[in-house]
Amino acid sequence: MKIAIAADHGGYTLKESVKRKLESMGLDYHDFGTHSEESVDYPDYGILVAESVARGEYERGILICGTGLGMSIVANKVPGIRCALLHDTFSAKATREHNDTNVMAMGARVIGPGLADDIVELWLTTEFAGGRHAQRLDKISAIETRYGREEGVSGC
Ligand SMILES: O=C(CO)[C@H](O)[C@H](O)[C@H](O)COP(=O)(O)O
Repeated sequence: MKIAIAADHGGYTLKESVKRKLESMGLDYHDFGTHSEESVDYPDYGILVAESVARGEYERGILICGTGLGMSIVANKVPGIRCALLHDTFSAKATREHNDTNVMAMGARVIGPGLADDIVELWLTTEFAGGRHAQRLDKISAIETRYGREEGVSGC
C-alpha cells in the first residue's frame, strides 16, 4: 500500500513519528511536507495529499495539523475523498468499516505519538465492510454529483 502524508508546522513532529510507524509496518510513503516547524498554511499541504489520493497515485492519505480540523476540511473538499478526523481507536476502525475513508487527519495538539500510532495501524489494516454501507457511500457520491463536482481532479 502506497501512502501520502503531510502536515503543517503544528503537525510536523507527529508526522515524523508516524513515518517511523509506517516504516515499522513495511509501508511505502511519500512525504509532501512540511519539513520543519516554521509556520505554513495547512491548505497548501492538505491539498497535495488529497489530490494525489483522488488521482489514484496513493491508496491512502494521512494529514496532521494542530487539531486535524483544518486538514480534514481541506481534504473533504476534494471529490472522491472521504477524510476522517481521528483521535480514538474505535473511530479509526469504524470509519474504515463504515465509511471506507481514504484519508485520515489527526491533531498533534490533541493526541500523543503512542495513540497516533495505534490509530494509524488500525485505520490502515481495517477493511471496508461493504453491504449496507456501500449504498450510503453511493449517496455521498450523489451529493458530490449534485454539486457539480463529479469530474474529480483529473487535469490538476
Ligand atoms: O487548521 C488547524 C486548526 O483547524 C490546525 O490546527 C493548524 O495547525 C493551526 O490552525 C495552526 O495554528 P498556529 O497558531 O498558526 O500555529
